[in-house]
Amino acid sequence: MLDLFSGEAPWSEPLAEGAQVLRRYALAQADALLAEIENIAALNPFYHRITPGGHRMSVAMTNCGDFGWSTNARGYQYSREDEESGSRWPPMPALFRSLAVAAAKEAGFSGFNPDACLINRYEPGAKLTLHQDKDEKDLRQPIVSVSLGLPAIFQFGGFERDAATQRILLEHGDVVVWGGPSRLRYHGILPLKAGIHPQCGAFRYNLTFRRAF
Ligand SMILES: O=C(O)CCC(=O)C(=O)O
Ligand SMILES: [Fe+2]
Repeated sequence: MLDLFSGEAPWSEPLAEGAQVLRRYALAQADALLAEIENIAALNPFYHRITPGGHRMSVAMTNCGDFGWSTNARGYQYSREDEESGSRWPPMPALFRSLAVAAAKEAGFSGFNPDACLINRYEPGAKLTLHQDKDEKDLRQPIVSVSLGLPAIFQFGGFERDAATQRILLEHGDVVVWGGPSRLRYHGILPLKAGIHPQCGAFRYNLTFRRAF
């Protein structure tokens, strides 16, 4: 998985028990990941969804895999179909799966078997307020989160929304894995700063892999 000839070799930074940043872990595959995102978005375009509270999310989303995460006036859910297009989510590309499984293993979670990949697209000013990922049935499986494009500040907190947070700059190719005792930690993304990334233009993309069911 690791291509030590593409420049920087990956390294890891612990965040908490069961949580770490794998720096540049996805860098060697970044161009191929972006090409797959483009294919997926051509079938199931990015949408700004509406939260149960009636707010339009600043992050635009699509999905691939057996299940996709979305929100609407009724709540948050995983579904096999994209309610915007009425079609099934595209399959999870083999490259996505192998990267997520290898990153999880690298972080100490062997046997990760994701059935859902949420693809988030951030434009300048877009943010994700502190939240827990808790719509999944099996919380023993970790979260694997891949950052591409413009840098963003990731907040990684505790088990209550108002607990202190660490602030971590995530850059192109970084992967965060959290699970085990950290699986339900609050986390979020601060408003994206404007910029132009050589591969992603004015955007940041994030792939969030989970086992939903
Ligand atoms: O964009 C990120 O890095 C985090 C995304 C996230 O937390 C989520 O989609 O639940
Ligand atoms: Fe999340």
